[in-house]
Amino acid sequence: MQASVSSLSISLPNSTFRSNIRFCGLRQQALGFQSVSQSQLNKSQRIRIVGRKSRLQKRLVSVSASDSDNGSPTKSFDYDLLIIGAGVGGHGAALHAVEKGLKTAIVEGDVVGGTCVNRGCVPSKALLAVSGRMRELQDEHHMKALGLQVAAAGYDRQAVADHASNLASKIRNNLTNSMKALGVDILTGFGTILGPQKVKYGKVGFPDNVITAKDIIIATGSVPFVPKGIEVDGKTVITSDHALKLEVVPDWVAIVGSGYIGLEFSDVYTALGSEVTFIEALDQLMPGFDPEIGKLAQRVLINPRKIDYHTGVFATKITPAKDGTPVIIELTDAKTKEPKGTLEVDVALIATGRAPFTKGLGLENINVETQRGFVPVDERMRVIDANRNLVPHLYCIGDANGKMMLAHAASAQGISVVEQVSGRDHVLNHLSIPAACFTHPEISMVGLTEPQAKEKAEKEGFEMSIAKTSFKANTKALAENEGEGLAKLIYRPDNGEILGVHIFGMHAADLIHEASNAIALGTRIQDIKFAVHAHPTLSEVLDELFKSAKVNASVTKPVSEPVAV
Ligand SMILES: Cc1cc2nc3c(=O)[nH]c(=O)nc-3n(C[C@H](O)[C@H](O)[C@H](O)COP(=O)(O)OP(=O)(O)OC[C@H]3O[C@@H](n4cnc5c(N)ncnc54)[C@H](O)[C@@H]3O)c2cc1C
Ligand SMILES: NC(=O)c1ccc[n+]([C@@H]2O[C@H](COP(=O)([O-])OP(=O)(O)OC[C@H]3O[C@@H](n4cnc5c(N)ncnc54)[C@H](O)[C@@H]3O)[C@@H](O)[C@H]2O)c1
Repeated sequence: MQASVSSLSISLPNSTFRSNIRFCGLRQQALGFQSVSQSQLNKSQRIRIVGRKSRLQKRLVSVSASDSDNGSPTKSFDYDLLIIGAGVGGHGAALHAVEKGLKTAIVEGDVVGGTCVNRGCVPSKALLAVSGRMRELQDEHHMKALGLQVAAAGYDRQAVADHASNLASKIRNNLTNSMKALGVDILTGFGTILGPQKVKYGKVGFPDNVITAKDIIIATGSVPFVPKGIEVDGKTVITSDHALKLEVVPDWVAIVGSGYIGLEFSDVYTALGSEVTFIEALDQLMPGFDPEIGKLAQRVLINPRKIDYHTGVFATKITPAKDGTPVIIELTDAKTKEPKGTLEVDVALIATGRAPFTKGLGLENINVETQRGFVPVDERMRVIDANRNLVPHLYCIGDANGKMMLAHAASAQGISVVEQVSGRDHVLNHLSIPAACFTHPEISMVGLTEPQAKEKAEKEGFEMSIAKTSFKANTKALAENEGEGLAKLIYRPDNGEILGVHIFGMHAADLIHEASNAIALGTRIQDIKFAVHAHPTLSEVLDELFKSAKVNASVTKPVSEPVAV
């Protein structure tokens, strides 16, 4: 059976089961306290001061569907490859392993799909699809400019919540079916490493199963990180796990952390009518982005919306709402550690990063010490033990190694490991992995930010240049009345190497792939600038960007022979 597998998309050429699955591409009950007077106060009145199977047990394997042969295991092992964790990383590795003819099993302690499908990319992008439309329908000025008249836009909170949960179930079923169809054994239970090439798995109340595999991949992912002092009750002090259920659209929500999760939820909440207050520990909002793009994003995504913010402060204590009192947030200056006042809000969303899920994995049985919970790995995702030696036949991919906490990065790392265990050396270039924040408009990036590129240029002694193009000069963007946007190219003028590309604007998340593929394939600007783009399309923003770069190197790729059309 043939299966074409790309990082996060699969096509099964089986006439009875054809599935083309894309995973990333990516909820009002009144709160009790809202009936009390606090909820009737306006925002300014409520800020007080601010500042893991034995051979005998093979029959017991929970799912071992087989309309496809999943290889024969290497002599003396139950499996060639055992993956612990069936998130997108584990799933990507499993599909590629089957394509490589490896007898593969995947152990999952909860539900297939992991964070991305159940509590991450998928439901959040469903909510963002709604917020994007709401935003557009509510933008009278934009509608008028297109000559459209629209009556007041409204939404049904439960129907929006259902859209997100239905999408998650659909993608979860697709993922499960794709593995079953290829004959991957899905073993249900929590996996623990017992020793080299040996894992036990089981459910509470049932005897453990022990299985052996030639190679093992840890793909156990992450969970929300909640700083000390913050009490999460799941109703008024919540993490993204809760927020994605959209059980409430609060009047006023404080979002702690202005990274990806914070920003995306600010887009959802403000489109649905909430007021947002960001609490960010660093001196600027969106500190992870290229500073210039961050500034532009602030001008478009923050300033004109019902959003205010406190930067340079930690939320050091958060107490959930109770008996009529609101959520109380104590702020502390990040530098002086002096108290900076208190905020009283309806809901606090904690978006302060993710913690690796490596507890109970049995790493101590193989002399591996985690670093802040993350599994230490080298550039080939090989696990490093406490004595700085590589643990043979053990790899860790995805959020659990903390290299790049993105779904497609987890999957790409899984594919890279499978290439290695099936005999081909492979090192993934993380600088070619794109990232995107699905706000309206979107932000996307690949490679280095300007400060990072500057630092590298100084260290390695090369010149660095920048080219920019505006969406305002793009016909398609203007036709859509979406001219607000910028694309920025950071490059080496001496050899045309692309160091980084950052895009803010309509469909930025789709546009970034021309740049990320160019970096991955080592394509230089002097070559890519001759590639032809359809007109009028948003992709011409990148065409213009590459054409505007001043490169002092000649074309490196041979011009192809003329072909009669
Ligand atoms: C709100 C939100 C939105 C996001 N949006 C995006 C996005 O748009 N794009 C993007 O690229 N990324 C996004 N991410 C990040 C993305 O979800 C993660 O990077 C990705 O899910 C990591 O995949 P993984 O396979 O490493 O881990 P996970 O998806 O976390 O999967 C790990 C799996 O392992 C299982 N497991 C753990 N321990 C064991 C054990 N001992 N035995 C058996 N099973 C175990 C878990 O139950 C889980 O199913 C988002 C995250 C969040 C929280
Ligand atoms: N579109 C996407 O690809 C997408 C969407 C959502 C999440 N994700 C992934 O999920 C991961 C987690 O996202 P995230 O937004 O939670 O983390 P993040 O690391 O992107 O941002 C966390 C922010 O919280 C701030 N912070 C930390 N502790 C704080 C405190 N006590 N008080 C105030 N501010 C504090 C940090 O300075 C930082 O700006 C990210 O690594 C991201 O890659 C990706």
